[in-house]
Amino acid sequence: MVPINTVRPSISCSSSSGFDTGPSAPVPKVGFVKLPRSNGGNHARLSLVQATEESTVATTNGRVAAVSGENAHQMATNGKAGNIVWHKSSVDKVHRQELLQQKGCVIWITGLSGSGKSTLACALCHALYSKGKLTYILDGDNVRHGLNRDLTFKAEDRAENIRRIGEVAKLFVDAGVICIVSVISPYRRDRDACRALVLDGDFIEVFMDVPIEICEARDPKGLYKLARAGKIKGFTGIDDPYEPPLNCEVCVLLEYHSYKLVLVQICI
Ligand SMILES: Nc1ncnc2c1ncn2[C@@H]1O[C@H](COP(=O)(O)OS(=O)(=O)O)[C@@H](OP(=O)(O)O)[C@H]1O
Ligand SMILES: Nc1ncnc2c1ncn2[C@@H]1O[C@H](COP(=O)(O)OP(=O)(O)O)[C@@H](O)[C@H]1O
Repeated sequence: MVPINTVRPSISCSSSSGFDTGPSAPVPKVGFVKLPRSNGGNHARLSLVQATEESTVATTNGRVAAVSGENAHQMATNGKAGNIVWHKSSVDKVHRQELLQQKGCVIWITGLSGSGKSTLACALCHALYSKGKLTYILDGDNVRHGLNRDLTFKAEDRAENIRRIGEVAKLFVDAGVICIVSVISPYRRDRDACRALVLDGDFIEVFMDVPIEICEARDPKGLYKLARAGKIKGFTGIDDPYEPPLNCEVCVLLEYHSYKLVLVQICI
């Protein structure tokens, strides 16, 4: 069982078996997220939106400092770019969350290929949508069609894949959106780096704790078969590592019971 950090938002789920992702299939009910009130809470009113005198700030490694005409020399170097200044808007995250009546957060679903990440992401998205909550899914396969189409499955490219997805997820959180990420994200260090990009409590890590034998038996894309035949090199779980979370918020544990796959445990 995975120890759970209690400061995190709670997620409740109901069990379901016999998932089917076909277009006409009913969306399985997997639950909903109870979103804690934002720090601004009811005090945040759109009427408070006004131009701020300090309209620009410089930032280095996430630390923010005010910049005015006199101290504009405090421009920062961030990554490879020099002379950059953060531009602050008078409409911020608190206002956007107030507008949307929800709290932005990241629900990061990690697990082997075929473990059910995309299925859970879609079901969660549907459940939240029906409750009037705005979500957006960043799915590994999909993001690799566009933003990350230049990346392979080498270790350093996987790390870059996750870094970029983490940064995009951070933008969604700032927009007040519930960002559901479904990516293998095999390395603990990369997932933890994404967690560190957002505030404590805004990152909910969900581990699809499904044995590789089950994932391989499912093999909906035939990739395990190709990997076993040596036609795909460096396939996660076969000849590339997967590091399970040590302290995730949610662990989805599935097992076979009487020849039926059932959700036996969600540890929160
Ligand atoms: N070598 C190798 N290893 C693992 N997976 C592979 C590989 N090659 C292609 N695929 C397909 O790519 C999907 C995983 O992409 P991700 O961006 O989630 O991977 S990662 O987080 O960068 O490891 C993954 O999708 P899911 O099955 O939905 O997980 C696979 O379909
Ligand atoms: N809880 C579940 N029980 C049984 N089959 C599932 C479950 N979740 C997903 N599946 C099936 O397993 C396969 C892989 O699911 P998918 O969501 O694509 O996994 P991933 O995104 O992790 O690769 C699909 O055929 C899907 O219908």
